[in-house]
Amino acid sequence: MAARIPVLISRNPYEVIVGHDILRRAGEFISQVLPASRCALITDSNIAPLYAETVETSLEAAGFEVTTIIVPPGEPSKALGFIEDVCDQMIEAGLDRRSAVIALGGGVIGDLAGFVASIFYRGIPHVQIPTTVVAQVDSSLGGKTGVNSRKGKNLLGAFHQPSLVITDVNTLDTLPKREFNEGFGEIIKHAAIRDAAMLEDLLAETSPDLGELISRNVKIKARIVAEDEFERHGLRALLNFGHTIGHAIENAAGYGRYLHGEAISLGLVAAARISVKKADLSEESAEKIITALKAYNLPTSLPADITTDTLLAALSRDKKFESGAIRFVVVPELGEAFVSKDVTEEDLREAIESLR
Ligand SMILES: NC(=O)c1ccc[n+]([C@@H]2O[C@H](COP(=O)([O-])OP(=O)(O)OC[C@H]3O[C@@H](n4cnc5c(N)ncnc54)[C@H](O)[C@@H]3O)[C@@H](O)[C@H]2O)c1
Ligand SMILES: O=C(O)C(=O)C[C@@H](O)[C@H](O)[C@H](O)COP(=O)(O)O
Ligand SMILES: [Zn+2]
Repeated sequence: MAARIPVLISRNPYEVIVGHDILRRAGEFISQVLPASRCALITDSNIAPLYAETVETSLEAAGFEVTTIIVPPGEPSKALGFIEDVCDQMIEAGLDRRSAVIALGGGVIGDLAGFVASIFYRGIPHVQIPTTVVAQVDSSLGGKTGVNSRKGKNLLGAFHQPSLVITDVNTLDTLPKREFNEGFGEIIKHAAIRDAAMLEDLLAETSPDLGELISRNVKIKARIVAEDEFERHGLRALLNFGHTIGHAIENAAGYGRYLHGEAISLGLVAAARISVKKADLSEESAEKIITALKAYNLPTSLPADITTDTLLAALSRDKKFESGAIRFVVVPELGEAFVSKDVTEEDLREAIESLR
């Protein structure tokens, strides 16, 4: 049985369908929310040989005419040049304003394809079919789409909600261990800001039920996004816990050296320590976050070649800076979070140094 989790955005609510072996039903599900039309199935060259044919066959059976577009795998593909290439291929294939985009892949494909959908002929609908833990628990819902700039992570993009998310847990069977583990960076983030019991569960069990874990995380994110779709009221910003320093690491290390969840792991360690200093988080609670990250083999220390000064320079381009002041997410106790304006450059420097 598939679970259907609503994302109750006021203008256009949609569902996240989470189930086992549901990829072959993609066409059926999509035809319930979008008219059969031309569509671009955007994926990467690792995922295409594994899953593209199943989705193509299912879409065609539901009356869609499919053009499959394949980009190279990995973070470097989240760049403006690839957006233009993909759009050119869609124009050449004759897609029009009634067409749709289907994103089949991890967060890189989801963010890139979602952004393509947001700008193609000034915006067409899209559906997310996430195939990594990161994408299934986080990036496929919420409508943040975009690419990296040389200057900083995710600096170019648009809010563009999907019409549907189809999450087939079985696609995780082919995910390499490193890519599987990185997803727990985002899960541990969700636990730290909203679900202390989930952190205890993660610390207690080594092989959690994936379907249940994914649904639990989707519900956490869906509630936040429904209340603060455009990150205007401070609530959605909490999903950025660990991301200020994490994003700076991705940029300073060179996109792709760290997987997103790995960089977020480092950011979470630093943010947990800043929370101890600035928000009275207990040392014991901070240690729980760090222990959970280590249990999934996520990095908790930084190599010397990524210097503190380079990181602080990258950090100054974070989207959460307002009028030159950093807004930094801290956790006062597990399961709760708030945005602090009291975190200084010295606090950031000290937390980065603590990662050495
Ligand atoms: N929009 C959001 O709200 C949001 C949230 C979290 C992360 N993100 C973004 O997501 C990106 C990271 O996503 P990711 O971690 O999924 O990385 P990714 O998309 O690069 O996927 C990781 C690797 O796994 C491969 N892969 C994907 N699915 C597979 C499968 N089922 N079997 C075998 N191989 C598979 C990919 O080809 C890639 O090599 C970052 O750019 C991050 O900024 C966005
Ligand atoms: O959906 C959100 O909001 C998030 O912050 C989720 C994050 O895990 C994700 O990495 C997001 O892309 C970061 O957002 P950004 O606005 O800092 O780029
Ligand atoms: Zn993230």
